[in-house]
Amino acid sequence: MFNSVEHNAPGLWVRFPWGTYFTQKVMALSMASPCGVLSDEEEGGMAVFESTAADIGGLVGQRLNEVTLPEISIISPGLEHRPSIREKALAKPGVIRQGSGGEGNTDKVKVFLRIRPLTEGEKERGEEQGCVCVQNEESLMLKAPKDSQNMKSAERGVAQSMHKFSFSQIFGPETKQQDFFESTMKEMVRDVLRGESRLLYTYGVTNSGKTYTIQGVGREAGLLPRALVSLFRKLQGRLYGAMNLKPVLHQEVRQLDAGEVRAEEIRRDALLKEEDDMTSRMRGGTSTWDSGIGGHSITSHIATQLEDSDSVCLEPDSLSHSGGEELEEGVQFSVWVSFYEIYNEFLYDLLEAPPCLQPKKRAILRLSDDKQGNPYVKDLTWVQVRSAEEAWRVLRAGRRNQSFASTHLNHNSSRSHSIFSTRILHVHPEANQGQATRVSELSVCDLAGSERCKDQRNEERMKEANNINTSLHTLGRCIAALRHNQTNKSRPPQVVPFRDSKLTRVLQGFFCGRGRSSMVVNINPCASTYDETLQALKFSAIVTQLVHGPSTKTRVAYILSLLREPRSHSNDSTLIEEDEDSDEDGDITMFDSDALLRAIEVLKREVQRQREEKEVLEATVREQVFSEMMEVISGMEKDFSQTLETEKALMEERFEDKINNLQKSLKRYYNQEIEERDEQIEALTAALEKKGGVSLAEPAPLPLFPPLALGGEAEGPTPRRSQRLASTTTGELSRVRAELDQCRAELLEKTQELRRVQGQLTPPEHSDALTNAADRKLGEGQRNLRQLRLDLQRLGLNLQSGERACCRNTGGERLRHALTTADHTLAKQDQTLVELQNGLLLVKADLRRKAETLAQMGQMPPCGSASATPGSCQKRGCGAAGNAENQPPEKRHFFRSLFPQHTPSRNGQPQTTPYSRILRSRQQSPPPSPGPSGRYRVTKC
Ligand SMILES: Nc1ncnc2c1ncn2[C@@H]1O[C@H](COP(=O)(O)OP(=O)(O)OP(=O)(O)O)[C@@H](O)[C@H]1O
Repeated sequence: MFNSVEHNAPGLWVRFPWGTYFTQKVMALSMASPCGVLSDEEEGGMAVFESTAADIGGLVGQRLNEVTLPEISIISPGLEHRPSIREKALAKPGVIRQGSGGEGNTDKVKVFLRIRPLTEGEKERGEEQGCVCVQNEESLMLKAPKDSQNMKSAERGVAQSMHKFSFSQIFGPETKQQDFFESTMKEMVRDVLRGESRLLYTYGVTNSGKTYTIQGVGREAGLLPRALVSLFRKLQGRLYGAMNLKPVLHQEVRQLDAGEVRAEEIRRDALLKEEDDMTSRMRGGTSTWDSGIGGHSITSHIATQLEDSDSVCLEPDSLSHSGGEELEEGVQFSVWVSFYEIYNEFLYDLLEAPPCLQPKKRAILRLSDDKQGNPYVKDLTWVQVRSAEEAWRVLRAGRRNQSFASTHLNHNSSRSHSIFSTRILHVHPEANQGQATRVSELSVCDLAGSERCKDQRNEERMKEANNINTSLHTLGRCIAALRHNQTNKSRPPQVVPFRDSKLTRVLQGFFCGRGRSSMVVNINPCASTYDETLQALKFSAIVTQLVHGPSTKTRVAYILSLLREPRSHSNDSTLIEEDEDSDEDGDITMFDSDALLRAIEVLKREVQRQREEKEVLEATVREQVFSEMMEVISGMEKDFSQTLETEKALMEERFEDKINNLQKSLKRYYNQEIEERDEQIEALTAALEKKGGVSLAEPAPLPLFPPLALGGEAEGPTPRRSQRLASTTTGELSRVRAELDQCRAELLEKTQELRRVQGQLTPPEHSDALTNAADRKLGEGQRNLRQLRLDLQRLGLNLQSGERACCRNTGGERLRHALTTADHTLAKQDQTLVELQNGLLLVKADLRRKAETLAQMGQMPPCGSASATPGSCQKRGCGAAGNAENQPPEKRHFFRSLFPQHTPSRNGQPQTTPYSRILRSRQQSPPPSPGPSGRYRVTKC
């Protein structure tokens, strides 16, 4: 809940109990409702700022989110303001802060509510009407119908569905026009005749009965005709008949010469005559003429209006006759009327309009200020009227020019704010040439109805609705600012935005103490317009909290006090006493010119004093604001630099981490690469050693890259990069770069070497052919040997059998034959052996040759050291005898068995194979002489 809304374009300073915030949202929100008050949702979210009842007031101080919305929003005047003495003393002309004091409730702005009955059309439509409940003469309860926006908001928990409002007086649908007049305007007429100025304005949603209330229909004359009749009845016999005094400017009177008087008479007669003619001519017709604004044409539905207005009349004794007993003695009254409208923020004189049948652009009137800064409508037509009837005819003439149009809600809707003013000149006829001592005014303003722009289907209607809503919104802002100034007296007064719209500017005087205002709020009971009605009532609730501005009399009393005690201005308390005792009925015109000049001097000094006071105050405030701002700025600066430092450290740490991670990954990657290369080199070295039979006892290859000092290895906290960078010298960088280059060169060299070694390891093509031939021959030799072994075994068997036969002395011839056969066989075998031996020699020679070739190849630098020895071909086992252990065991055994005399057994004993035994036996016996066939002879045992 917030206490107040201050206007300060383009946003608003919203004062909450817990602080003051500048917001544009509130402005936007308040713009959303044409009357300038908050909508239900805003109300739910921000509470109802016009609420003053205790149950809502009790919530002040709680935060919004802690607030549980009461079931009913109670909105009532509730502002029992009785100005303090100090406030009274401080009341200066032009500053609206308080009422005139001492009059209690009479100081409050009167707000009347009128509820119209349902029209025939609405009854036919079956309009729901249970949402408006009059509780008593002053209280009204609104209950949101189920289809309304308000009910939807209430269901969402952001607004109340029931609202209670209080008014000065509530008038139900059955209220008669006469009763309404008696309760509202009758007193105003009396005040005007006493010399006061009064304003009555109607406010409400479109089609709520505003025009009906002011002008009336048929026999039901509205407030204005009744007021005119009442006025002239009171003035009976007291009218100032001459036309030589005319109201001008804000509330000045100008004396006209004879020519001007004649011109005024002609104008008035022409107007009245034209009106009479038009009434007869236009009865039943319609007329169209250019509005003068961008060529838009306005259609006036005059027919209905004229028919009705023509027949508007008062019942014979509807107004009680009151004589002139209340009027000032010896004063006569001259009555002048004007009628103008504010249409789309332009002012048009409704009495200066051209004849309806001659379309012509209407002249736009300008608003000006007089010397005192009071606004007035320049060049406005004022017509002197001598009776209520004449006034009514002038009003009718003006209504022809008024902007009406048919809308979806009202077939004859006012599209402008119209203001009918009656100025009464209080004339002292016995004075020289007649002198108007005072001018009072009664203004009746029929405001156009607020309406939803989106409901308008016509572009022109949309524009009108927009302008109507804007001006009504400005009126709402002015009222809210006035209320703020009245309720927050300890704070500096807000500027009331009267200048923001034409409407508020022309009505300004009535809100600033140069008169009083009363408001009539019109509503219709239809549920279909509930949401708009609620907004209108919320606006009216603010107005009910207003008190009237200081009256003219108070200002006179203030001046009088200054004159009586010129030096008392420096002491407020003295002034207050004077004010309390002063005669409020004092009239400044009682003073002679000397006294007035003195008063002016005093006022000048007072103005000067106040100006100086304000300047000092301004300087102090500026100084305070400056020092506070400097404090705030230095605090912000400090905070900012701290934040900056923290951010910097944070960023550096983050990037340090990133760099470290990167370094680690790089290091891991290069170490892996180095290890792989080293492994490759080792494998190649081992292969070379294996090939060459020489150990390449080289030192372990150095890693291609020296240990990568890329950071991240150091234990403990490392200084920040920025610090390291600061300490890093250019020399270190170049050293690291040189090391890197060296590593690269080494890597290149090693790679080339590897390639070379790989090339060498590939055996030459011709060595393959030699090896293959040797293998083939070896295979042949082995096959022969196997055959030989078989033959020998068979021979041995034969020999054994021969021996056995010899032992048994069985057939010498047969034995001899066997021996001969054996000799042949042995000879053959010897020959085979010789051949085999030759073959082996050839193979050996071949192998040696191969070994030499390999040795030659192995001598190639740089690896042509030990690995290039002939031993490099030992794989085949065909070379050196000293390397016999490399031979397969069965082969060695075979050679030993072949050459027993050269291959003694390990224990020195000759081995006893069948063949050796045979040889031995033959060596012991004389060798048989070869026979004629060259065969050995076999000796007898
Ligand atoms: N108290 C009432 N008794 C009977 N009929 C009424 C009463 N008030 C209004 N009406 C009727 O309601 C209708 C609308 O009234 P009116 O034109 O005065 O509304 P309005 O508020 O001036 O609308 P707008 O703002 O659009 O000009 C008219 O037909 C009028 O006769």
